[in-house]
Amino acid sequence: MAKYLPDLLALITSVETRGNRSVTIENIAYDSRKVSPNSLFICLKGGSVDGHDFAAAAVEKGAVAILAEREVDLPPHVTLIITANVRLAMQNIVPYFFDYPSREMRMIGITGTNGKTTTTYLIRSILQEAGYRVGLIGTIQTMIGEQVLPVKNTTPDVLDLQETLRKMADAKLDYVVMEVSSHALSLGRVAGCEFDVGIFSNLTQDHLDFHQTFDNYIQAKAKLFDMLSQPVQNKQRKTAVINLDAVAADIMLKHADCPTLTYAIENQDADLKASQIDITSKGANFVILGSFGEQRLSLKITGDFNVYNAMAAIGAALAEDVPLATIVRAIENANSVPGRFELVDAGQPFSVIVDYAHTPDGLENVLQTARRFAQRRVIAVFGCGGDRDRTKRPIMGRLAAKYAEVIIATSDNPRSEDPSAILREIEAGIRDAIRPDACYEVIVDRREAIAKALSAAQPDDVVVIAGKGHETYQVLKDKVIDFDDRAVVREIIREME
Ligand SMILES: CC(=O)N[C@H]1[C@@H](OP(=O)(O)OP(=O)(O)OC[C@H]2O[C@@H](n3ccc(=O)[nH]c3=O)[C@H](O)[C@@H]2O)O[C@H](CO)[C@@H](O)[C@@H]1O[C@H](C)C(=O)N[C@@H](C)C(=O)N[C@H](CCC(=O)O)C(=O)O
Ligand SMILES: Nc1ncnc2c1ncn2[C@@H]1O[C@H](COP(=O)(O)OP(=O)(O)OP(=O)(O)O)[C@@H](O)[C@H]1O
Ligand SMILES: N[C@H](CCC[C@H](N)C(=O)O)C(=O)O
Ligand SMILES: [Mg+2]
Repeated sequence: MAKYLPDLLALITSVETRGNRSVTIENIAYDSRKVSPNSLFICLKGGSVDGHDFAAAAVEKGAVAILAEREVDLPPHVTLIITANVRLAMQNIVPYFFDYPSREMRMIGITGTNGKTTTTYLIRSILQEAGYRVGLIGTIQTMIGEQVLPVKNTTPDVLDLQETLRKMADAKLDYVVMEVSSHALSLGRVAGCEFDVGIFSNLTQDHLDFHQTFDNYIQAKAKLFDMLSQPVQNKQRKTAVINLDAVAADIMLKHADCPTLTYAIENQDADLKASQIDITSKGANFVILGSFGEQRLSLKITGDFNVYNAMAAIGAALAEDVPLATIVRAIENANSVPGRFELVDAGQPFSVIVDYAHTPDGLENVLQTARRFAQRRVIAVFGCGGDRDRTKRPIMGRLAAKYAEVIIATSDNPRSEDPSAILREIEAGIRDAIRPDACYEVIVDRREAIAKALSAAQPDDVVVIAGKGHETYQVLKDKVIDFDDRAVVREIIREME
């Protein structure tokens, strides 16, 4: 993978160098702790610290060149490269450094507020059933074939992403299925990724702390389809798979200058349509209509939202010419994704569902689905993350009050914020919408809140614990503690016996 520094410099504009340019770069790092001998260290200004302050530490670990936006003190043997925009420079050199791995595999990227993780898992199941070797990148984990690696972000930054894609290409994978978050599209984390299929699942409120306006959020998502539309060498056959019922579907279609395949439940103009939907606690049955005619499907995952996710996955697979019979076999066998409408059965006489709903739309979908098959009350336990879009808090409070009989507002990941202050914002929404026959409580400690819900539950109630899904930790102001909603439920039920 080693590259000659002048070849990297040729990809950067407005560059000024000091020191020896004739060096060979064997590795690139933007974290001083990951520098190895003969590395190029990239100084990034972050949210909490400035990478420029770690240049000396990087040199100590063997960096021979530093890419920065300003002067930094360096020993004479180290080359300094100054450019106006380090992030932009990094987006140009990193995919080149790793020899553009995305060109060696077929790449399926999905963007949208909700449903990305679920859909990537469904697509992976279908492609594996079709005999392909598949890599997956997303919120829960990275999978290189069967090898599982931990992750920090839904979509990793450009260096980690290209490094992972290189490993996948070297492992001779046929496909990569990846979540493309709006942060990634705004920050250029997916620079150098050449996609074959782009999917748009939906767009509802989230991340306004980062994007400021809903319109900016839409424009960020649309970048996936701009990328898909760029003519590139190895990718001749491309498809944009778009949910026609979603807000801003028309905008995504405008940005998609390539063949499209649309899906919908409501919009009759879609290429793939679902009808006769029957939702139960155990799954979803429906008929899908397409150019192939009609096909009856029986999913092991439930909720209208999973019918949408299934259609997105089917659309992507059809675009890749997977036979319908293979698609049906795989999708009917697909189990629920960890922490997505996951039923926790510890022998209790009521249902417990752990779900990752952390947006208004996600919460509404999961509570509405629980409401549809609950024989008695719906008990909702949820919170909202700290250091994230504050405006969603009262909205989620109102939605919980709309669908649940018992609401327990509690902490999600408070991060640097005061948990009680977050809960006050949620409570304002609950108070607005609470029905006379419903009740609510605010309990800061999540374990206590779950215990309260479980002890209040009676036979045939449905307890929905939302927000953290697969997460196995809780981020508090000064520490990260082990916390897994599913394990906590099992422990409490055992203690109750
Ligand atoms: C706000 C944000 O996006 N932050 C991302 C950012 O971290 P940061 O800016 O805080 O970095 P920093 O800690 O200040 O460090 C600055 C620089 O100094 C370097 N450094 C730092 C310490 C040291 O000892 N040596 C050193 O060299 C760091 O490596 C970095 O290059 O760069 C990190 C590395 O790429 C990311 O992991 C981190 O994501 C954090 C964890 C995060 O929570 N991001 C969220 C908002 C996010 O990106 N979410 C999206 C969407 C999720 C979804 O809806 O699905 C996602 O894709 O995950
Ligand atoms: N198609 C969908 N439409 C609306 N809500 C959905 C959809 N699919 C899943 N959900 C809800 O959103 C939650 C998150 O689902 P999933 O993890 O698949 O989405 P995601 O887009 O990957 O989320 P993130 O942005 O956090 O990575 C689920 O737990 C469920 O409550
Ligand atoms: N990708 C989302 C996940 C939110 C999960 C929720 N548990 C929280 O911590 O807010 C985010 O980073 O905003
Ligand atoms: Mg996800």
